[in-house]
Amino acid sequence: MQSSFNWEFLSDDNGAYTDFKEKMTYGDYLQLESLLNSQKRLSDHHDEMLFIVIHQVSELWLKLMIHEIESATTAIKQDEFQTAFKMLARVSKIQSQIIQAWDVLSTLTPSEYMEFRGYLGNASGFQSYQYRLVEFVLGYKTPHILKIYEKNPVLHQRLKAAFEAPGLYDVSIQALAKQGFPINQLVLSRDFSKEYIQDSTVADAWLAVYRDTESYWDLYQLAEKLVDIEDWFQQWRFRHMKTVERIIGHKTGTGGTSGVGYLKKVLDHYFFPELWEIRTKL
Ligand code: HEM
Ligand SMILES: N[C@@H](CC(=O)c1ccccc1NC=O)C(=O)O
Repeated sequence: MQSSFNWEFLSDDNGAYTDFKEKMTYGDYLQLESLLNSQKRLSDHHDEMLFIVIHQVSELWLKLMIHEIESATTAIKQDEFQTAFKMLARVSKIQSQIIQAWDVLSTLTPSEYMEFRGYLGNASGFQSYQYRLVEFVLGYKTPHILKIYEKNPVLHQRLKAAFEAPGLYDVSIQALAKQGFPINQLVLSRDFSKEYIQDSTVADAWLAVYRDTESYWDLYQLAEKLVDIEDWFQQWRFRHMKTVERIIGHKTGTGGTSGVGYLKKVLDHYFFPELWEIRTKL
């Protein structure tokens, strides 16, 4: 049985802790009442439950990813590399979990999906606010995406803050400069809300790190953590694109894009371009 827990009770510091301990239950702590009452099918199709759960699970993992990436970014700014590495390693493990979800979704056939697709209207993963937040905190800034949320001031404000702040890659480049690498001043003082443009001084610095890993062990480890995250991200994008092709073929998307064609184009994007570019030279 669920019980509704009075959360205000937690701020009551008049010696009520024992009472609080006795009242607290598993369901209260995890707020399962709201969590498990949030799977509302619009159709009576059996498989719509799968569709909802996969998305909700993905959104929960995205929430943890954002939490970890933001803290890792702060840690790197403060030269606390070991703290950041632990968080970034966790991000990669989460990404591997989200990718596994495609195996479950692939059990949905085209005819099953078409039976409830109409109920989704114009809704689309394209509107996933947390997915965009992940893109922003990693450093991928696309102004047209921010516009989508203008009608929702709370989401817009949160996204705008991440949009204007230095991303994970920006602070990593700042770490290169702090270690004495001659990074282009225009990159260091750039407007962080603009799309990142590849730079040869950044590529040269990463190249030097990879050529002398012992002298730059922290930066080398950081670089490999970033490559892990980008690698997994691309795998997620690829599995999404292939799963979509398997389920809806080349139909246009509910979000108004060409569908699979659009998702294939997104695969061309790099978060940390220099870290991939230098590999040919090593
Ligand atoms: C039957 C399953 C799915 C289909 C057919 C599908 C289809 C699509 C299509 C066609 C797009 C392009 C935008 C549009 O025009 O709608 C898209 C974008 C997107 N979808 Fe899905 N999707 C599915 C499942 C998922 C799942 C499980 C997630 C996980 C949260 C997800 C997240 C996204 C995201 C984040 C985008 C934006 C990608 C970008 O702009 O880079 N989708 N999806
Ligand atoms: N864009 C999908 C619809 C879709 O997948 C979707 C719809 C509502 C909520 C989440 C979704 N997932 C990812 O795009 C389609 O065109 O069928």
